[in-house]
Amino acid sequence: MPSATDPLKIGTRGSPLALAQAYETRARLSAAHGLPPEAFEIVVIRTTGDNAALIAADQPLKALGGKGLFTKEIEEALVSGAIDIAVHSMKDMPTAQPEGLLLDCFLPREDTRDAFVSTRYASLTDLPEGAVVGSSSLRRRAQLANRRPDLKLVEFRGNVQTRLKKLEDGVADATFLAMAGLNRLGKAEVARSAIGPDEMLPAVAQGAIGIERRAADSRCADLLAAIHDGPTGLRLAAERSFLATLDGSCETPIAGLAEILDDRLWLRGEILRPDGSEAISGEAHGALAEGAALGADLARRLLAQAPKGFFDWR
Ligand SMILES: NCc1[nH]cc(CCC(=O)O)c1CC(=O)O
Repeated sequence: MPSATDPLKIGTRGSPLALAQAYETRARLSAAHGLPPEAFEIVVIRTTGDNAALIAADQPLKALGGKGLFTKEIEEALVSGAIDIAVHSMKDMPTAQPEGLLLDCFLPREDTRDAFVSTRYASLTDLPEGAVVGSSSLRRRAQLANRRPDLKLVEFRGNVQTRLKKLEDGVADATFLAMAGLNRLGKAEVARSAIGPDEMLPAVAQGAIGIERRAADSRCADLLAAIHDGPTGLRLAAERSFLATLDGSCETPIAGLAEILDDRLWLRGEILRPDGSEAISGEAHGALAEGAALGADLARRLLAQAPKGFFDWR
């Protein structure tokens, strides 16, 4: 068992949201095992994605290195033994982990919806024709362009405070953030309204925290088993299989959400052209334990409907 003199090292990025997620993980671990918080040490790791100079350029993340932008250095620290476990926003995680690492512990999922954020308007439908929306998320941009081709899209990046300041400065009339992030930061009031999945299906794994470890580390396996949330794991299996089969990542115009209904999985998915000119969506139902097959099947079904050239962004 970890102790104050031999603490378990929890690796995380240093952003306010990442830290909140690491503290939540520590609180759950210490409660589940009756250990003092000092038995867990939070180790902040700087990733390429945290490079302020790159991010400030308001470039699409895809241009900055794509997959693994926020995870590479953290996974290296896991492999080297500098940390014992790593806490991640599952939305940002590539669908496959490096050799020797395992991602099979998930905390109970937060709100999966996107939040509509604006100083002037209450909801997406309230936005007048031609309004300016800030977002750097390929998925949100494509969905918005698809639903509301009249809106003007601008790149928008930064933490919650930065984005709110930009709204106040009139850089955009509205933006979108994950409800989960706002809730975890204690900033739920920032959301003017929540956007339901029928209006805009969220990103795969949105609102879920995953904890990664070395596959061979049985001590961590036991410690993490006590805080794993089964239903979240089953839902993510379906969503991430959907994404993996589409060869997507967190920065592709793909949306997916699995829910549990009457003890069965209900998976909805959507793929879009980046400019929003076309969207293909579908759903599938299956047994709780068959998420991986369900996700792959739905992905193949949507791919089969996609005209040639649909995936030019890949
Ligand atoms: N890509 C950034 C990112 N990764 C996870 C979250 C929010 C928390 C979550 O979805 O779990 C966010 C910010 C956002 O989309 O507003």
